[in-house]
This record gives sequence, C-alpha cells and structure tokens, in this order.
Amino acid sequence: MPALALTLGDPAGIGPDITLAAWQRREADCLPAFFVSGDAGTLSRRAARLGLDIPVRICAPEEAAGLFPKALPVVATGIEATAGPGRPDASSGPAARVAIEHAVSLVQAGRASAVVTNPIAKSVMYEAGFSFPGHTEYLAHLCGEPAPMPVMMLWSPLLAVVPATIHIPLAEVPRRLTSELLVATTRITARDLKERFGIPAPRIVLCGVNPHAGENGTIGREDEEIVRPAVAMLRAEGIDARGPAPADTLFHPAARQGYDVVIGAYHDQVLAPIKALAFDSAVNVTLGLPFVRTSPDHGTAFDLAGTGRASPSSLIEALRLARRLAVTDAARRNAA
Ligand SMILES: NC(=O)C1=CN([C@@H]2O[C@H](COP(=O)(O)OP(=O)(O)OC[C@H]3O[C@@H](n4cnc5c(N)ncnc54)[C@H](O)[C@@H]3O)[C@@H](O)[C@H]2O)C=CC1
Ligand SMILES: NCC(=O)COP(=O)(O)O
Repeated sequence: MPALALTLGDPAGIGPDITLAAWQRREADCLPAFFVSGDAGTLSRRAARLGLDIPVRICAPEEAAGLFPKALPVVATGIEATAGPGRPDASSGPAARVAIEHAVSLVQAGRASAVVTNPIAKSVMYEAGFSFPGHTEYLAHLCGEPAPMPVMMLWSPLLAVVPATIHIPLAEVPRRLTSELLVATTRITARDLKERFGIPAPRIVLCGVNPHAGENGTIGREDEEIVRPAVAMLRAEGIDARGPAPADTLFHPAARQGYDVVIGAYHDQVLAPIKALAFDSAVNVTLGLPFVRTSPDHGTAFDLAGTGRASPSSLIEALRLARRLAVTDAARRNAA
C-alpha cells in the first residue's frame, strides 16, 4: 500500500515534535510508513532544536515507503513555514492549510493510503482567513460537491464517542441539535462502525442533554422532544440505538460494557470523558468521508513545542488506526 500522508499541522505547535518522535519509534512500534505533507525546513529546524539526528528527505510520495526506514520522508508543498515553536502566528495559516489540501489530493489520486493530520490551532487558522470550523468540515469540503456529511468520532479501546454538534458555542447547542442531525449522525456512525471497524451490529447510545436526561421532561424538554424521537426513528430502521441516557452515569466501567459508541449532544459532553480515560491512546477519526482520516486527540500544545516533552502516543495510535482502516477500505473496494 502507499505510505500514509501526515500533514504538518501548525508549525508552532507540537506537530513537528511528535512527528519526529514517532519516526524515531518506527521500528520499535512497527509503524506503517508515512511521509509528511508540508515544509521540510520546519522539521529539520525542530530536529536540530531538540538535538535529534534525524535525516529529513524530500521525495515523491511513491518513494516514501522505501525511504522511511532510513529517513523522514517529506513530500514538499512548496510553502515554507516560519513560525517558531510556541510562537503561533497567522502567517503559518497557508502552510498548514496547503499541507491538508496536498495530502487530500494525494490520497484521492491513490498516491497515499490515508490522511493523518497534525493539530492546527483553530483561532490561528481563523485569523489567517480559514473559514471552516476545523479539519473535519474542511476535509468534507475538499471531497467536492456534493460534500459528504463528516462525523467526528474519538475512538479508543476503552470508549468511542461522537459529538453531534462540534465547534459551536454552547449557547447555540439547543438550537442546532435536532432529531434530524442526530439521526443523520448516527446512521453514518453505524455504517462506518460496521464497514470500517468490523462491528456487525453497533450498539449506540444517544446521550441525554439535560441532567438525568431531563427526568421525563421535568428538567428541560430537549430529551423528550429531540433525542427520544431520534432514537425511535433509528430503531425503526433497524439500528440498535438507545437513549436518551443520562450523561453522568454513562461512562463508568460497567456502563461502558453496554455499548460500542456514545453520540453526545455537544463537544465537551463526550470529549471530556474520553480524554480523561484515554488521553494517550484516543484517536480522532472522521467518519463519512470517501477516504480515511485520523488525527491525534490532542491539540497544538504550544506550551510544549520544542521542549521534547510532547508525547507521540496519540499520533502513533492515529497512524496505526489509519493503516488498519485503509487496509479494510482497500479490501472492501477489491471485493466490490
Ligand atoms: N485536531 C486538531 O487539529 C486539534 C486542534 N486543537 C487546537 O489546539 C489548540 C490548543 O488547544 P488546547 O485546548 O490547549 O489543547 P491541547 O491538547 O493542545 O493541550 C491541552 C493540555 O494537554 C497537554 N498536551 C497536549 N498534547 C500533549 C502531548 N502530545 N503530550 C503531552 N502533553 C500534551 C498540553 O501541554 C496542555 O497542557 C487550540 O487552538 C485548538 O483549536 C485541539 C484539539 C484538536
Ligand atoms: N476537539 C477536537 C478538535 O478540535 C479536532 O477538530 P478537527 O480539526 O479534527 O475538526
């Protein structure tokens, strides 16, 4: 299979650090071959700052797998990044954005097997004119018209969660959370868990919105008027959906045995539990796309960039999961 395309991310963040650290662990951790889509200079400078003797080599995507054992392959985008570690700056926006576009075009052309993204800082990207909430929506846009509906899933062996609404203010959640959104999100989740993750009949819990899932409508109406009808619609389609389930009792060990994924109403409701349980091993996966995209679960961690203290664990899991899902997708395509 072609190598994985790993984007540069925000050059001022820990993306370069964890990329270098993951490459160093390629043999010990049996990592699939990857190349960086981005600016080789940023990686060479970060390696020098960290005192790492890592050869960084510009190559074509087809050469990456062969080079990988000896050097960190970079497929250059031609856009240099100048921001130093821990010093984010909107001038990096184009380098980070073009790295994503380049990686997507390579996977679409069959020259990379999946896209793995390093973190970008949303506020820095917005300042640079980026008009999408994050990678998730931008990747769907890059698929062309009609754009698929992307679904964000944070996955780990301990817990998998999907926020139905993503990067919006909390005050907007009650307006943007609809039964239709929950149904569409759950359908895509059910399909991808089955086809890509090999779970034949995924057990899916829809989280309540209000305390105690609204106590039969006495503490807020959203659970009865939005979540419960969505569950009924999904069950009528044969999807094993349950809920609304109170969020406060959904994440303890015994409760987690009863489902494969939780659909949450909003970002922090479900990302906080998975990051508490599995910060080092959880992976962000975009469901619903025609290609595989994974990412570490964490952000740019500007406080750690260039210090040597950033853990590459979540990125390593993201690379592994991307490879696994790409192999599954290829097998499905060959069988079709
Ligand atoms: N996929 C992506 O592109 C993501 C981007 N972000 C962006 O990251 C920026 C910073 O977000 P924060 O909320 O501060 O979250 P963060 O994940 O960057 O940092 C939170 C805390 O965790 C620590 N941390 C993060 N990654 C670590 C690692 N690999 N090893 C050791 N410690 C680590 C940091 O030092 C910090 O104390 C935001 O602008 C946000 O937009 C956040 C999440 C995902
Ligand atoms: N909190 C998750 C996150 O920010 C990842 O967003 P995306 O860039 O993968 O869309």
